[in-house]
Amino acid sequence: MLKRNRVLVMTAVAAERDAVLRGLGGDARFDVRLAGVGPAAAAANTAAALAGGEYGLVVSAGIAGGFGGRADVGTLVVSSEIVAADLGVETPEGFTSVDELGFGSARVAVDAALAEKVTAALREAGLPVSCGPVLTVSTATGSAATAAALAGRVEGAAAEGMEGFGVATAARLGSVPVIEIRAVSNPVGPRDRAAWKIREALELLEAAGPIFVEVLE
Ligand SMILES: O=C(O)c1cccc(C(=O)CC[C@H]2O[C@@H](n3cnc4c(=O)[nH]cnc43)[C@H](O)[C@@H]2O)c1
Repeated sequence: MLKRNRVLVMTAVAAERDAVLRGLGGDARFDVRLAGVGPAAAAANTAAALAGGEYGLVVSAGIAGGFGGRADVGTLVVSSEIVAADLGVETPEGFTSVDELGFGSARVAVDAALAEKVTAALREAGLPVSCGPVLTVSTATGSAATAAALAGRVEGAAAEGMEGFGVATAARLGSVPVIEIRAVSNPVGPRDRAAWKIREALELLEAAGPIFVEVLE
């Protein structure tokens, strides 16, 4: 288990929180809190939660869009890094990230050893999982053109959510390691909300809970 053995899990909405809580089976070492939707709410709520306790790990968890060929609907994604994919400027030549502009970084590193360990344990448990960059966007992608642009911007982009970078920024400022775990409910691309497999994704998030607890033992 981690040095400071409490884990803070942040989810955007209550349905995700409840799925995570069911999966963790009442393990008292985990605090599961609402981040709200989007990176700003997530950063503010994570910072507030971190101020109220000593944590050894922060987890951003929830459902997500999956990039074609990288993360299918009905699979889990563990972050290899957390990337604010739309944080930058648009120029006539295309998108320029804050990293390229010299205004800080749109990327937060995760604990690579932990990400590999969690991925391996989930796979060992028979759950479909991949490990790759998880993107954070303020506007959920709704077209094939944006999906292609994001995939071109971040090599190996696996999934897209709306809170990870906010959660990760608060964790980084608090010097606490961070990881993101997402269950893919829909493809990143043309919006078809009626087709989102939310129930299945929440069940997968729940199924990941016991394995996550095991890994942190
Ligand atoms: O309507 C419901 O029952 C319901 C239950 C659980 C979650 C939701 C959400 O709408 C969660 C929003 C949350 O999900 C992430 N997400 C999911 N797909 C995408 C996507 O394609 N692009 C970006 N974000 C996505 C995101 O983190 C949202 O905050 C509804």
